[in-house]
Amino acid sequence: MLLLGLTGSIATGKSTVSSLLARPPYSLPIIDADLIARQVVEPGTAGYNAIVKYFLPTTPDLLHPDATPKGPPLNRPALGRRVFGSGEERERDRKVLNRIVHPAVRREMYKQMVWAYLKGNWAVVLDVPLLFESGWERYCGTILVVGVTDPKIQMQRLQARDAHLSEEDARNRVISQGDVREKAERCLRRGPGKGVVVWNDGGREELEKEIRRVMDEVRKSSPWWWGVLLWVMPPVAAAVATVSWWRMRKVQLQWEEEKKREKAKL
Ligand SMILES: CC(C)(COP(=O)(O)OP(=O)(O)OC[C@H]1O[C@@H](n2cnc3c(N)ncnc32)[C@H](O)[C@@H]1O)[C@@H](O)C(=O)NCCC(=O)NCCS
Ligand SMILES: Nc1ncnc2c1ncn2[C@@H]1O[C@H](COP(=O)(O)OP(=O)(O)OP(=O)(O)O)[C@@H](O)[C@H]1O
Repeated sequence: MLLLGLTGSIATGKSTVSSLLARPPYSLPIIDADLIARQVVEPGTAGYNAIVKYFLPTTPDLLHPDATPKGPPLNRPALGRRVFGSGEERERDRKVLNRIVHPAVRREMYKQMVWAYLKGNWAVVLDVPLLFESGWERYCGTILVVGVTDPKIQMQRLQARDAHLSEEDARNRVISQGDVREKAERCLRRGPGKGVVVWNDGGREELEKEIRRVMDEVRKSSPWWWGVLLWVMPPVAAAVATVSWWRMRKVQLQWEEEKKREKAKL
């Protein structure tokens, strides 16, 4: 089974693309890291308790005024204001939040991947906004980056969708996720069929056409008979996954080394 990583930056169109991939002719199962990240911090969970313990003393509006039977839910925009944007304090708080949320998200994702494999899917989409930052890149046979070349379009779409965000909130969120053009470049380094980029500056019809194009490319490097072979022979699937992991890890380390050298030159 192919692990198809789907990533991009905020409001570039990942969810729009994942809903297209979930429908025919693709009909792929979607593992949505953002959705899981919400579930693992619902009132009563260990994640919720850890967040309240660390953030409540310094964030008076951390909890929603309307309580559920298990307690008041998190006020997500308030927590977002603590962790998104640049500056030492925000970066430190973001790390703390990530350390609470990410391990719980990872456990749930493993469970859903095994389930998708047992059901005989040829591929599963891992919708992970922070795919490169979290190290999940090396587990994915193919990565699909959804980008927009014009950051103005990104800001407009974000504010149109999330009307509660001020311009500053929206800008901080865009900044927190890094430049999507760099993610696209990094993705293409993986080679044909292993890294594909969908540019989503145009309308929805253009997006659908782009998806057809990149999925044809992915299908060429992972034909149907290959999926069947891996499903009926789990040891072969494990060996192939290990080789792919090792190759993609090499690409990842090379990229990180290059970036370090570039930074050192400045
Ligand atoms: C800070 C929180 C509560 C804000 O919630 P809110 O509902 O207002 O925003 P939402 O979750 O929709 O996120 C908005 C955008 O920011 C991105 N984002 C979320 N967390 C982070 C992060 N730690 N660093 C950078 N970008 C992030 C999301 O992927 C999304 O594209 C929430 O984003 C959160 O719990 N983040 C930490 C968990 C995480 O890393 N999730 C990403 C997938 S695992
Ligand atoms: N090609 C398009 N034309 C017009 N609007 C679009 C297009 N693609 C996406 N949108 C709209 O832009 C907004 C952001 O798209 P979407 O929610 O898919 O992005 P996302 O990358 O999943 O965002 P996030 O990172 O915040 O979860 C949505 O309101 C969506 O309907």
